Amino acid sequence: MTQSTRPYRSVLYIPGSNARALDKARSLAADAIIFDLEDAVAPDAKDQARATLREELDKGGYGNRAKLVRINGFESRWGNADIQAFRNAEIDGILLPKVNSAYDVETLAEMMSDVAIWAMMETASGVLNAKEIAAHPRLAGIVMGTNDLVKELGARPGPDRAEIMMALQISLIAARADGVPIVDGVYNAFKDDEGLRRECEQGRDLGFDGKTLIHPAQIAIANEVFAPSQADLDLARRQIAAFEEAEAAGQGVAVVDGKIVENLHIVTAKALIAKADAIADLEG
Ligand SMILES: CC(C)(COP(=O)(O)OP(=O)(O)OC[C@H]1O[C@@H](n2cnc3c(N)ncnc32)[C@H](O)[C@@H]1OP(=O)(O)O)[C@@H](O)C(=O)NCCC(=O)NCCSC(=O)C[C@H](O)C(=O)O
Ligand SMILES: [Mg+2]
Repeated sequence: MTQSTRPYRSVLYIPGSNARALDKARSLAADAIIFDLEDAVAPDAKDQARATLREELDKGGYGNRAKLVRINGFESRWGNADIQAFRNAEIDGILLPKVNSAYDVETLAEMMSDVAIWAMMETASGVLNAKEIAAHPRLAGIVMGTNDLVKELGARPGPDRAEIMMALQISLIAARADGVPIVDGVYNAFKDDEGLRRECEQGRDLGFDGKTLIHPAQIAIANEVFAPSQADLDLARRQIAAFEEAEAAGQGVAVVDGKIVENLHIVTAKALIAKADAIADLEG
């Protein structure tokens, strides 16, 4: 699976210090896993978590889902040791927290020559520099850190996320401008399925590829909401067929369900079908 077609509907955080959860993750249906050494791990547990995580990754068993390791910032006490520990690990990327500028990405790129770099977008400076961060040649994806964003902005979290909407959209536009995947932030109330579904739908409608999650019970909802529905796929196939017919008749526009279909809609329709195929591939 190439990086560009890989699904990121559900991206589950697992604290590197939680051996039971690290094992459980081998049987979970998340599209990607973030093995966390940063905020989910208490300071006293950092060294043990790093060693446990490296051991579990070496054992393998996580299938072909994407595996990212979120390290501590390199200015922290633990960042350097994290980088040394995962230099040659079987992972798909390193997730750098609290990225403020492309300089942070460049610093990590110089320290780790061969690994894809993902950036947490969760500081005010990071959002203001989103374009240059997304454009860094080693940048492979963006993860929204909505808890830290709310904290940094001094905002009060509301049900429609109006307080961070501009930050979400700036980050999303930057990711799309440079063709890297972008995943929405976590929904903290992990027992509230209805609220999670609402927030997943909001993120999907804004254009995010998926949602980061904190509990296994959240996976099925994210997988469902961020996958193309049967109705979406039926429409896409009808649009493609109608457009091919119109083209054969020398026309550049078709009409489906009373709406015009032009070449740009066909690009979207084909991307949707490719996404469904990639999901089937991953699940198969
Ligand atoms: C939130 C939790 C502390 C709840 O844990 P727990 O009380 O153990 O939940 P359950 O008893 O319901 O768990 C049932 C089983 O599932 C396993 N489990 C739980 N969580 C995970 C997980 N994340 N991954 C894999 N497996 C998990 C339990 O071990 C149970 O297994 P079993 O006993 O075998 O049935 C806990 O879910 C948790 O710690 N979640 C992760 C929290 C986290 O990672 N936080 C940091 C990331 S969020 C963030 O920082 C975002 C960003 O930076 C920002 O700024 O917004
Ligand atoms: Mg954070």
